[in-house]
Amino acid sequence: MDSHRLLKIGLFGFGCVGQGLYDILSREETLPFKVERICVKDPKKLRPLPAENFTYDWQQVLQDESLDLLVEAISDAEEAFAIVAEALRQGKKVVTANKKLVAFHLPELLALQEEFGGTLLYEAAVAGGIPIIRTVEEYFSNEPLERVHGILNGSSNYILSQIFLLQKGYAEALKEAQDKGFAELDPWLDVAGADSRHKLCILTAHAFGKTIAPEDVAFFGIDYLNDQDVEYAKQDGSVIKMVASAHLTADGELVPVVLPSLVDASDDLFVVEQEFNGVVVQGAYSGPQLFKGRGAGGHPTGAAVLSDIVSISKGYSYGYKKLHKTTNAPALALDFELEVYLRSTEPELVVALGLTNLQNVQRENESFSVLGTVTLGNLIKAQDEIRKAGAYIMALSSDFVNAGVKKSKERVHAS
Ligand SMILES: NC(=O)C1=CN([C@@H]2O[C@H](COP(=O)(O)OP(=O)(O)OC[C@H]3O[C@@H](n4cnc5c(N)ncnc54)[C@H](OP(=O)(O)O)[C@@H]3O)[C@@H](O)[C@H]2O)C=CC1
Ligand SMILES: N[C@@H](CC=O)C(=O)O
Repeated sequence: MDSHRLLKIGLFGFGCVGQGLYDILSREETLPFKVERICVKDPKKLRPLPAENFTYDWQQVLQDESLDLLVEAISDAEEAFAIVAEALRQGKKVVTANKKLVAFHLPELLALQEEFGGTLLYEAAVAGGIPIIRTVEEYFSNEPLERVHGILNGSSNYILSQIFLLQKGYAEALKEAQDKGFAELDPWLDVAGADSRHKLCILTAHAFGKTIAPEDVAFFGIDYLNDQDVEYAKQDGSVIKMVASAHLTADGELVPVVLPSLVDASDDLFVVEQEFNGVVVQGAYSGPQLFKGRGAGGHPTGAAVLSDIVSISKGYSYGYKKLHKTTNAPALALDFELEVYLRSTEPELVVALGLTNLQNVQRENESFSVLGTVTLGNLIKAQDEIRKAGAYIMALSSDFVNAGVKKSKERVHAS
């Protein structure tokens, strides 16, 4: 691309992220980028820009040869895949913020880039404004990583902060996260842990060189959290954080999981509040490092997209350095053990989870809570049953790596 010319951007989506990017570009007048065309869905929606800026047919944008690069920021992951795949088939440069799209289609997206010579960057798709993909891909390209874990969803972290810091109710806090533009169009993705799972899959590809299908990652969220669980955490001197974690065992097997966890003041993630995300990258030689920043919102996410726009316009593409070094898909460490708290009304879940080292915590009307040890394999198998039962499960600490070999701490409630 000619470095002295104003580069023309075709933008898909003009919601929280699209408008965040547009606003940044409008304020930063010296930047050599201009949003030339915007594709949205609803012709009846009131827009902050004149109607001639918009089109409702994404093919029109893809056919516009005057555009230098494309930014995809729509809320529909399947439609987004259709757009991005077609753009890559045309050899175009594309930036996306859509983690579900990347998590579910990474191998196809890689193949399309290789075959047709286009480029796809997606820094904004993981941890919003934190530059974590490029950090893992570039800075840590040669150092083996032992673990990558953290808080990867801004909405659920915002909700948990409102509950623990301000004693607000779950529904009120979720509504605020939606009003502030942090939540997905379908907020179940945020609160159930699915969005964190998608981000974890992307991180795993860059951190360990392992592509993993989202279906293989057990995920649990805070959608069934209640006052009893919050009280249990408080009595423990902890808060609850939604933790997404992937590490390789000594046998080279992968432990990927998304699980709300008790987190006390000694934990790196304790200080990550509101819509902030925190990612701990643990290098074999450098040790753990916490990267903290805003994980959601128009400006932080728009800033990550902008960084990709600048990089892609200069010819940068991900080298997938670790991915290219590895050929095998990783086996999951199905026997790996985690220590958990389970609250439910269904005693069968204890059997379905194969919980061992059981300790009763509390009984209240129909509901009971227990502590126990569960294998990753059983967590994966029982996850639909747990969701169907409206049960709540969380890890006793965010230190999943050592969870299986540690003995449960004496818990204040344990009887
Ligand atoms: N919000 C955030 O903080 C973050 C969001 N993301 C990701 O960025 C993407 C956009 O999120 P966000 O801006 O919050 O979403 P919004 O719901 O705020 O906006 C979505 C935009 O997509 C448009 N759209 C939806 N479907 C289509 C379609 N089929 N064709 C054309 N346009 C369409 C909508 O059009 P219309 O205006 O007509 O309704 C709207 O402009 C998502 O993938 C999200 O996961 C990533 C990081 C952070
Ligand atoms: N809904 C997401 C937005 C950013 O990815 C979140 O809350 O983290």
